[in-house]
Amino acid sequence: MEAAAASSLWGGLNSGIMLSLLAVVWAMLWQALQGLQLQQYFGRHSRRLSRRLASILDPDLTVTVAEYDGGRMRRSDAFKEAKAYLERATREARGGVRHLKAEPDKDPDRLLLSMDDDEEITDEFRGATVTWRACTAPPREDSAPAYFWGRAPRADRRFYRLFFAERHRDLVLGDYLTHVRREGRAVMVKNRQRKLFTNISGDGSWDSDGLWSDSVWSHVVFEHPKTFATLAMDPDKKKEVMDDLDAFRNGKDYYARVGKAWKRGYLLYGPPGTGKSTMIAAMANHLDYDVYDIELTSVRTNTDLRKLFIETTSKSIIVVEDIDCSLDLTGKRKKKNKKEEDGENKKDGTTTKQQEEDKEKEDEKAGGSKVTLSGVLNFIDGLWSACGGERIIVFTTNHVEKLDPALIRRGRMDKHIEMSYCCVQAFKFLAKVYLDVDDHPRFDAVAALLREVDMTPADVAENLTPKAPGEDADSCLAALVEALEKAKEDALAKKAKGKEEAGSADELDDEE
Ligand SMILES: Nc1ncnc2c1ncn2[C@@H]1O[C@H](COP(=O)(O)OP(=O)(O)OP(=O)(O)O)[C@@H](O)[C@H]1O
Ligand SMILES: [Mg+2]
Repeated sequence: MEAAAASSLWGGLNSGIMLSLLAVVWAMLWQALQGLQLQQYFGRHSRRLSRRLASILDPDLTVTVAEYDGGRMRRSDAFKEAKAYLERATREARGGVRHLKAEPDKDPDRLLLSMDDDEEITDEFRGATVTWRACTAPPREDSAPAYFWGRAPRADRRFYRLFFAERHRDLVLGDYLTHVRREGRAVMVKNRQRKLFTNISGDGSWDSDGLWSDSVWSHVVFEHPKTFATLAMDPDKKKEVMDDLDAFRNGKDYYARVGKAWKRGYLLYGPPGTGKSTMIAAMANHLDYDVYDIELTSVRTNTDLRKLFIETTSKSIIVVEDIDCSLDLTGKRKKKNKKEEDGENKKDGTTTKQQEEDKEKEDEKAGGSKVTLSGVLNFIDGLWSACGGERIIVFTTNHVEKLDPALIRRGRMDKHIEMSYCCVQAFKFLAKVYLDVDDHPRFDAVAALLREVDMTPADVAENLTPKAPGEDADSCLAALVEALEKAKEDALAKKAKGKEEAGSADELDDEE
């Protein structure tokens, strides 16, 4: 009995040793096969074998939805849609997620919950059960170093992985993924919080997901209260602008049919305080679009300007305020005109390469922006401007006459809107908004003065704003009348002084 047990133990030991020996021999053989074609043959077979083994052990198929596509140029739409879809699924407690991530919500009293990293959520679709997992991975080694001259670290790569059974392959890859994208988009529209972007701190910022993003834009929530309902301007003109905006928003098919990029340029011009910036806020609120406010003097090169454009999203208004002050866009044109006067006959709207290079060199020496007129023209209607669609570009200026005609021609700036001094109608509108009065004995005096003197809506609005607890409509209107009378006196004094100076200049000429 003992002998039998010993022999079986010995046999077991022997077979163990045999197996180990076999493994060592196989490893040696494998080494020996290295460099030979045979290894490829065995490699192929072993890979096929391991795939079969894996499909037995792990029968699920997967789809990965990564956060960034195209070399981190921009965030993938599919990822954003999947994220929105899964946030809703988490909220509705389908799949019972145990570890959640909380972020500030649009509603200040609530938190937006989504599944934490490595968490899973199950979903049902037409009888198929699928599982989503939130995953992160460290940045790729071939991307920029984690810390680069004091810039914040590169964020981990985030992705969602969808697991499903082989038998649901067609359903999941077809209808289910379409369903996720559509539903995700609907959730995004519902939860949309409009943003105001700026390019001033263009070295990246923390994004709405609490992660570092090296986008050229940084943003805050856009919360400007101005709407067309509180913007004082000629009612017909206001209606025309609103109709134009509506036609643009609903014009996707029209733009496709006539073969134009789905974008529209507006030029707002007029003296300071006439409501140009206010109009942009009203436009954004009317259309429910984001606003990208470009500080052109902070853009170093034309390439940077293009990058800014590429990173804007659709349904947005791209604004360049005070375009005449931002850059010397007219400088090259002036040079060219001079040359034309000297007999050079060049095609309108072009500048020579040499002129462009000279200007860039001058600017480089001065350490300023190297954005040129052609860079801005390209930004408005070059090939890149068509990417994405549904964008409005707005330029504002106090001096429309200073702008290069090429910059504001129709097709680039399609609609020119003049914002002017306060007219009687605009005053009555402001009185209703600020003081809630439709009529008042002082209205006639104000109207008569407004016909004689220029005052901006900003100044009228300021006078109509009660500044102390006891002030009412009457005292505010009295203050406005006083301010208008003062403005009239100042204007008359200025005119008289101008005449005096002109007279003495004439006398000097006569003496000469
Ligand atoms: N047409 C208007 N209707 C209602 N409010 C106005 C209007 N115009 C100006 N205001 C008020 O005056 C203030 C200044 O206006 P805004 O900043 O829009 O002027 P602007 O034309 O952009 O001036 P600038 O050329 O100096 O940039 C705003 O806060 C706004 O409340
Ligand atoms: Mg302004």
